[in-house]
Amino acid sequence: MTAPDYGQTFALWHGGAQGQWRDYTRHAFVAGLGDGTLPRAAFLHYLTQDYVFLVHFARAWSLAVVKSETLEEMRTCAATVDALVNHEMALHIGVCAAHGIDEAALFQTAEAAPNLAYTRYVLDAGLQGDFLDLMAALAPCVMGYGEIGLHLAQTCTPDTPYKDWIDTYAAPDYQAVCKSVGAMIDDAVTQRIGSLATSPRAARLQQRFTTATQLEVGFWQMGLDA
Ligand SMILES: Cc1ncc(C[n+]2csc(CCO)c2C)c(N)n1
Repeated sequence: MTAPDYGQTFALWHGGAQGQWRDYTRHAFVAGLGDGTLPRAAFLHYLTQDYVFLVHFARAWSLAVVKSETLEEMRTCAATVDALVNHEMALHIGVCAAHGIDEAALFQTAEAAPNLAYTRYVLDAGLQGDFLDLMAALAPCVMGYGEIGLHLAQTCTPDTPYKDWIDTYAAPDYQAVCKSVGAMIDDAVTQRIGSLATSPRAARLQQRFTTATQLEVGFWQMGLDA
């Protein structure tokens, strides 16, 4: 499976987690979004859980501001926090409101265990480690949805009810986010450890990326099991 071009570091991490990456980006939940067979109840369950996921993800990107070592890193991470809390969640709020779930109810959603596991794993990667540990745990989320969006836009049934969701992640705007986060990670690697391929930290960073990818698989599965 060839990865979209989201930078050198992503290409290495992607290559080091191929089986898990395929399970994530080609999950049955994803196939159901593409061919329109995903039950609406499963999508709504996913979306309400995902709203809470984004709350904690915004906390993780805020931690990335704290762990930044350059103003450029701070700008990218702070912009991601803004995009998450002021824009990305609008899709969730809009779709859920149309089904009678208001924002106060969304915020109160009890987290399912796979959701809790994923976000707290990412936060802990950042608390225990440095900026690179945190980025390795954040990258599957950002880049995986970029790859899924591109793949589904090419293969989906034209009348799938999930076209808005697909278009959000296939859109040039979102693809540009994946590329700019990928470029920031490449620069962060160069500044901190030189070359990833020869660094003693490579194995641990790969483990962070692969574990976060597995947690993404668990998140889709939680949606299907609803
Ligand atoms: C489980 C789960 N994984 C990934 C995303 C996608 N996503 C989460 S935050 C963000 C913006 C940049 O960090 C994007 C695209 C999601 N919504 N839910």
